[in-house]
Amino acid sequence: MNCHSTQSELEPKASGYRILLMGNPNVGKSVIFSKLTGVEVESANYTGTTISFTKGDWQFRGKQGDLIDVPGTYSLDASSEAEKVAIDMLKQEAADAIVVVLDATNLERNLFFASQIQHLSTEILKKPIPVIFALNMIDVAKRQGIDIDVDSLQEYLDAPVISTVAVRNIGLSELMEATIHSIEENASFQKKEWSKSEDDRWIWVGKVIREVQQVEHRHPTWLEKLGDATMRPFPGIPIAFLVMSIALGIVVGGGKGLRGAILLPLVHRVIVPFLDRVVQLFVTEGILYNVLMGEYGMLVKGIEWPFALILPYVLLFYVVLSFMEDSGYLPRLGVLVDGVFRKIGIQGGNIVPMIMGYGCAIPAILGTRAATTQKERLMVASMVTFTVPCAAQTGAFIALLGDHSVFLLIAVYLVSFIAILVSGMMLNRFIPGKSDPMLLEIPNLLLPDRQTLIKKIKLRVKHFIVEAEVPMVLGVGFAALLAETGALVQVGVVLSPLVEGWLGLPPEATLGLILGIVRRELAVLPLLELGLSGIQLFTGAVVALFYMPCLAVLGVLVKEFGAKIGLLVGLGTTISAFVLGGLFFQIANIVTAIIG
Ligand SMILES: Nc1nc2c(ncn2[C@@H]2O[C@H](COP(=O)(O)OP(=O)(O)OP(=O)(O)O)[C@@H](O)[C@H]2O)c(=O)[nH]1
Ligand SMILES: [Mg+2]
Repeated sequence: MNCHSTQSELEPKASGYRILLMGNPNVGKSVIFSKLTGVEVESANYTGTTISFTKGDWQFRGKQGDLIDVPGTYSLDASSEAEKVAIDMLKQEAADAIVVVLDATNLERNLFFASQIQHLSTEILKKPIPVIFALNMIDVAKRQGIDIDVDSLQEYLDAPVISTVAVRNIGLSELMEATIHSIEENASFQKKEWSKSEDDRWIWVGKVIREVQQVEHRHPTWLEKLGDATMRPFPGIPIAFLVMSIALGIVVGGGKGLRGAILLPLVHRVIVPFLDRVVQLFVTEGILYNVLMGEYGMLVKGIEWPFALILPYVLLFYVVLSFMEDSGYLPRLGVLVDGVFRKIGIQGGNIVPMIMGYGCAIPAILGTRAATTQKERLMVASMVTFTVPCAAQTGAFIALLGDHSVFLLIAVYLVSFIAILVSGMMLNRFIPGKSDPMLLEIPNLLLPDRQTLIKKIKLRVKHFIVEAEVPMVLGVGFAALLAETGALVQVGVVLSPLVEGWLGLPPEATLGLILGIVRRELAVLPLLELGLSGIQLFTGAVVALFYMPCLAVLGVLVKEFGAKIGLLVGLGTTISAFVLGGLFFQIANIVTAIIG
């Protein structure tokens, strides 16, 4: 059994040895955790991927226990939510050993944390806990010409040091062996004294680095050169445009191809006829048959929309996002946009949760825990909920607008982008508190490991299928029921001043507003086959862009920030949707009247 929790209260361990996995951010803890427990957790090449702890079970050569993936921390003084979780873990003294993961390409900073842990584990905790070090990413270190004398490091750290390449499973058996050995030898546990003072610690770090590390001076590799280039305005900004264009091409072009060439024919020619034959064995007409197999039937649109229209874009979006994450490109984008972001009161590093929001708002909102102030967390979470379309919405927009005109599609994203800036500036004024400078750590630019990448994409698509596709199928079923029983017409009459009068949409669009409560992208899909004009399409898209966040997103907002904030954000976005959509329609109407 494994659990993913947002609290830092640990349940007592069942049996075996409990091991804490700790270290600086972005050193490979989550990859090690996944390899040792088989539990899939998010890992990415930027800091702050793991924001709460995850527990998983390990088994190794007849021994067993649990392993806890702790969020990365720079030090042991709690300055962000994630760091507090890590410190809590330690203080609970429930572990039998601590495995500290060190990044071999960044040894100096990692050693500072190592000495803090050693100090704590031997002098502060009532019962000293053995500490084992994994010197990870030695493949990258080697490429950078960094050579580390492991034996000597072992002496300085007064604990076993095992070299590892986590993504390739190198050294992990040795790591487990050393850990179990240390736990079982704990009886004769005697360690040297570790200094309390921060200054002493830095002096010690300096000395160790001089003794154990040799850096061969050599020409930078092409990846290092590229890594630096991406952060300078020139050629960084052109590169960013190129990257974004390629990303868009893959998602939009690839998704359209996948949809048109494979998925739509599959749904229309194979799946739906097959389901129809099965259903016809039981019912052949009446409300039940129509709810299942009618034009908007649960087994017709309920299959076509989520699987043939949305899934291809979600899949390709995650391919692109995962690649950008694991290559370490995202934080570099953060450096480029830092200037613009600072003007609206947030740090460039927050670009990472914002971009994650283009996948799904939930991980993005959770990702804001890495932000150092509550104000900034709230700002980023609200902006993501309000303005950033998720991958499923993108799929729906492409389906709605892409065939009509690419310009409409681009215009919707432009509106979203402007809304990000404007809402950022407004939130910055109205939310009390301040935003602190955030340490934006730039990871090495890496060629992502293929296996890790594939696993991650699979995990995300699986999540999407479970969490989004099922509600979508059910939502369509519910809508079909409303339509078949005539209830929809009645709701339509009530909402007619809003839908027809203010927004200029046909009464059928009411269905989108009802379905959109469950999932935001469903607000778009009912508009697909209504034969709308360009202006109506765009109005519908603007309403859907800002419409009520998905129920699951609201749930996360409430959990993270409380009911009041959740309600405020939900209401704010819904009202903006109607105001902005209606304004657009009314103005466009007047303009066309004047021109034509
Ligand atoms: N080349 C190489 N890449 C690695 C190695 N270990 C991890 N990575 C990559 O490094 C990045 C960071 O790994 P994570 O496991 O997310 O790091 P973490 O320590 O859990 O990070 P936080 O959760 O942010 O504290 C990912 O992109 C991994 O694929 C390694 O030994 N070699
Ligand atoms: Mg992690």
